[in-house]
Amino acid sequence: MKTYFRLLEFAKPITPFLVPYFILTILYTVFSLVNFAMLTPLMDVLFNEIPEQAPEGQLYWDDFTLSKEFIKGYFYQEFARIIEESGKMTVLAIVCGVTITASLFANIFRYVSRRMSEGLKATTVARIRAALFDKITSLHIGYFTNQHKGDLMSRATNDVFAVEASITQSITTFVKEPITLIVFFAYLFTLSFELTIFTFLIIPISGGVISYIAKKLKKHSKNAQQFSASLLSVLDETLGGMRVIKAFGSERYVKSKFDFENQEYVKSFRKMANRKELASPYSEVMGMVFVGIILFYGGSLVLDKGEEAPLTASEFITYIAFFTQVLNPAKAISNAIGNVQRGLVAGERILEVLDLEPSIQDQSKSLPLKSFDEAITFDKVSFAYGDKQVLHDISFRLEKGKTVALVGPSGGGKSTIADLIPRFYDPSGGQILIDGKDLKEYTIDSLRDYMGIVTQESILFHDTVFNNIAFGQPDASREEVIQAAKIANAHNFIMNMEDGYDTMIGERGAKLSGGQRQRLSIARAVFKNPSILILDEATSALDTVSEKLVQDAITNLMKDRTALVIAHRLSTIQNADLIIVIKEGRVVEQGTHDSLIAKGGVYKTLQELQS
Ligand SMILES: Nc1ncnc2c1ncn2[C@@H]1O[C@H](COP(=O)(O)OP(=O)(O)OP(=O)(O)O)[C@@H](O)[C@H]1O
Repeated sequence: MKTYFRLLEFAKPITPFLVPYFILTILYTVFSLVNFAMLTPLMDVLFNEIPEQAPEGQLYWDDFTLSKEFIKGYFYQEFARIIEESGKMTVLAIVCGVTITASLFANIFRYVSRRMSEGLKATTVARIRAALFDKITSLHIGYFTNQHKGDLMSRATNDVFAVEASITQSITTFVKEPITLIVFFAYLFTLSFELTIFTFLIIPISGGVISYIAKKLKKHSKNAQQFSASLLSVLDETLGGMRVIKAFGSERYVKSKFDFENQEYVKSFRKMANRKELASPYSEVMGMVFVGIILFYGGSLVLDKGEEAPLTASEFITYIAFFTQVLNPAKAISNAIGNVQRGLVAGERILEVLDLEPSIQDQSKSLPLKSFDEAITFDKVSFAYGDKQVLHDISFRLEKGKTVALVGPSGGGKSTIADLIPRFYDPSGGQILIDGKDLKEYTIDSLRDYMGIVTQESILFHDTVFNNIAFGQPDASREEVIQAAKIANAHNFIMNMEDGYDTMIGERGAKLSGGQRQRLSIARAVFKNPSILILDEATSALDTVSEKLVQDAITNLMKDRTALVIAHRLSTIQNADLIIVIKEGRVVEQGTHDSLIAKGGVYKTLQELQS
């Protein structure tokens, strides 16, 4: 229930919707009622049950309030009068005319109320999606493992659809159908009290059984949704790694992985569907059983007592016609209860994401970083990914305006060190200080404002060249963007593209060469003009010309900045002010190129290996 109400919060403000919706539903119900209410007089007219002479006197206001006899008395009085004046055909025509008009109005009100409810559904779901997107972008980087990515995608798509089809749908069902039920039942009571008491049995019994089935369904639907997340994970991985998959001829391998998940999904889905599909025939049969009982009981009321019968034949037929209509809202309510159960599973999965606390966030006393004047210092920093300790006791100092290079064997922890500076992760031990104060004392946004990051893999977005450089600042000036592209050696190739700076670069920059992608990433960093630069050198080999262009771009970028460079080719960092050799998560040597060569340790060995 808590989940349901939390999801309903997204439908707020709901009152401006509910009041008109309520009124429209009542109007719709009353007008549809008129159709059926006309059945008895229609049949009586056709089968000559109306007295030829109009009854004397007034309407029976005193004896009957709005009861069956009153309505009947009123109609019959009127009909008798009209028959007397203009004949039976006129009454028939009036009954038909009223039926058509009532149906027209009923449908107009229904249409308007449907429009309203669809609008509410759409905005509610849009709000849920927006909240999810906000939350996802606020989570810390460590959260986005491949497993989580597929899972998040599934939650933001499948689960949101499931909530749309159930929870938001239920809001309108739970308002509309009870009204219909109440109005219809009130009318049924005026037709026959005894019979109506009977019908009351149907709703709780069949409703109870259906909700029992729905509860069982809930368990299976959780499984199905999990498998759908795994499917998306495999798909995402495959799309991202298509080049490798093809190059290694591993199509069959990934296909078998996908087939396995796919089959698991089918199994789980079928289990779920089998139960779900059982609900509808079950309620149908239950409904018909009760209609049968009512037919029998009502029929006996008509047949047994002859003249004294509490029901006339035409009333009984009206009753049955009406009763089949009552089943619809009753069925809709029990279906909605079942759907809500299913939607709640999806809703819980959505709320789980919304409830995630980003593990890296500002503290209440965090202040904006106003300037960077001296140095960034690592003081006995350690770090673990979960249980896996990857950094131990790292200490070094990155002076303002200087370049520190991290080198060392793969997997040593260089990228992890770099990730700690913009607080993608926080150290598990020790401290990182900026101008002598812990990074955590500053707001994350202000800290990152001072930093520019160029990653190994150039991350580009499906947008124009301009927007990729002026990332997040669409109103940036064209001159500044061009200036940045020039510094990054990217201007010339951009100008050769079909629409220059307005060229769409394709998903993840697929239309560009590796070197071009890198230079665009560099141009983005130049444009941001950060004081502190974190540069993870690309490992992918470029041809000599391209390499030179990229290297020059990097040299331009680093000019007058404080830089932490993760170097894979030692030739590029010989002039660094400080070279730190990282091995197995520890600092094993540090110094300048010359001093480290002279020392003849790990750095020298690496150097020899590379040359
Ligand atoms: N998200 C992660 N979860 C768990 N372990 C991780 C994660 N990222 C990296 N590691 C592990 O942490 C260790 C250090 O990785 P890191 O990427 O920092 O090394 P690196 O020196 O930058 O390597 P390379 O030169 O190959 O880029 C490795 O053993 C790696 O397997």
